[in-house]
Amino acid sequence: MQTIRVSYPIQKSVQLQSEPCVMALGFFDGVHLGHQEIIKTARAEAERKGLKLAVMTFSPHPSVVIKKGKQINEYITPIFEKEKIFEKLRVDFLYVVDFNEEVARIPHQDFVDDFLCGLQCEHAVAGFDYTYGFKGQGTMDQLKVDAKARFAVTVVSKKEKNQQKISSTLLRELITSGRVERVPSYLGKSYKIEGELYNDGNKTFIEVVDDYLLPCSGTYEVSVRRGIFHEKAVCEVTKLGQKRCLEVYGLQSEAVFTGETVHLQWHNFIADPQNYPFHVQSTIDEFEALSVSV
Ligand SMILES: Cc1cc2nc3c(=O)[nH]c(=O)nc-3n(C[C@H](O)[C@H](O)[C@H](O)COP(=O)(O)O)c2cc1C
Ligand SMILES: Nc1ncnc2c1ncn2[C@@H]1O[C@H](COP(=O)(O)OP(=O)(O)O)[C@@H](O)[C@H]1O
Repeated sequence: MQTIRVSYPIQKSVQLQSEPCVMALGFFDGVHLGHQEIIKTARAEAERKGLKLAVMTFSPHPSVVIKKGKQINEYITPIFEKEKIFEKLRVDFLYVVDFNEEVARIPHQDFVDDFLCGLQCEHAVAGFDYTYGFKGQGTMDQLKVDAKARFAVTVVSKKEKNQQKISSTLLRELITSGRVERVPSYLGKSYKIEGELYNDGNKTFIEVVDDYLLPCSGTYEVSVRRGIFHEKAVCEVTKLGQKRCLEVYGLQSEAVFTGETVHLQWHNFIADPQNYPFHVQSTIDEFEALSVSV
């Protein structure tokens, strides 16, 4: 898979590198089960038509630039993590558009002409609620109009679980409120982050790489994979202002090497910072009912 940064106007070199493709559209934070459906659908079309499979995403999240509603600057899957997942899903081209104020002002028709047709999109695939262009005025119905018969459009219908739209918003709420045990039913697996281990001679910590979203303060049952070792452990999350600290207990195997790369999977909430073994929230059903759903 090739990852290609795209700016506006699109660089000539990027246009020359492009190949006729089926293009999946979206931000794709988490690459959850709904997102996977988009990629699977696009993959099937690419195979059927003998085209490359491309994904077009943005960096940073448009909310950071548009400054409307909650700004998303911590991710379930930072861009390097998305790259690994898309690679596994057999994506050929990952286009990462530098989202800035100028891009935010592009009218929907121009976005289609410049970014989709400009990168040889022959078939666009996105979910029912995908929007694009200035003020998000481009919808999936509009995309069919803006395509002007130059490419086909497939709209993927809403994928739900427990009567909820599977969404990165829901996953963010589950993670940041510590309900990590509920994540696999929407993500398809436990929430996982990458970091580096270090030991101050007494305690072992994980320093997270990049801009990961972290669970709220508390103690969690986790598993830690480093090299050939894969073991259960306990992780205590504390946040002091902006500073995030992850202390790990119970690693059995061998000495801990400072700087060693680790993957930490979040399985269960054990206790809050006061050692209280329950969530502050009521039941998860009530909690999920409160979540934003479309
Ligand atoms: C070229 C382009 C311009 C956009 N301009 C705006 C905008 O002016 N206002 C807005 O609210 N969203 C704008 N968006 C954002 C999208 O409509 C959409 O909200 C965004 O991709 C995030 O999707 P999500 O909220 O489903 O994660 C733009 C998107 C694109 C691709
Ligand atoms: N549950 C879902 N069912 C169908 N399509 C979805 C679902 N969630 C997201 N999509 C689609 O996946 C792409 C990426 O969406 P994005 O806005 O990044 O996800 P989310 O809505 O989870 O924040 C878009 O084309 C969107 O319409």
